[in-house]
Amino acid sequence: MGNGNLTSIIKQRRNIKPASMNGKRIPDEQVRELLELADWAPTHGYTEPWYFVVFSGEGVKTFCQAHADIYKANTPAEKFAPGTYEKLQQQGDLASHVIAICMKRGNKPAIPEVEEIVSVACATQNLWLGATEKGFAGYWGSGGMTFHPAMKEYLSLGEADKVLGFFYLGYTDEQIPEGRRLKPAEEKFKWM
Ligand SMILES: Cc1cc2nc3c(=O)[nH]c(=O)nc-3n(C[C@H](O)[C@H](O)[C@H](O)COP(=O)(O)O)c2cc1C
Repeated sequence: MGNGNLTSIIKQRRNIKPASMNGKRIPDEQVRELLELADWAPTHGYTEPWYFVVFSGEGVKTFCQAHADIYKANTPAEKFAPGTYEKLQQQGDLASHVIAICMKRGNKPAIPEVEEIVSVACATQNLWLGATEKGFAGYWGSGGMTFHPAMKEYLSLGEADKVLGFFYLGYTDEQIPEGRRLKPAEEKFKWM
């Protein structure tokens, strides 16, 4: 890890669960460098629809507590699972930063929503590849209350905006798992 060859960085990038992180903190400055890479994503019409809310330091705990509380407040009592509450509350315990991946709809309604969403996905991939280059562990999670309107409200997003997931960032001491792809190439790439 850490050598700057784009092909190997793309292939080495893995989803590393926050439970596999080791609690060490990444300096905010290095996270800013990742955000700068995110900012170079392609975008239709210069809408630059990515909006990343960065939780750092004590902010990580604050976010995870809020995530758990949003779950509790929006789950009927008969469906509420204490285990899920605790999992959300503790999800960032070993992470360094949590970044809410959001799409902010700009003032160009002619650009279809799907284009704004894929643009944010490109920005997130930029960030993730940059993290891989720096030897950080990254995790894109869309579980918990990601898609609930209450999460949008917590992040002060508008109705047309979207939360696309949470990116957990940290260091790991564990071996990076081998990548695997399940579908054969011919199902995914068609040459004409
Ligand atoms: C939009 C999106 C949402 C994801 N949400 C989750 C998730 O909720 N939980 C999870 O374990 N992984 C999630 N992932 C990560 C994928 O599981 C992971 O990328 C996939 O297993 C392939 O592994 P790799 O990225 O290490 O190659 C998500 C990825 C994307 C792009």
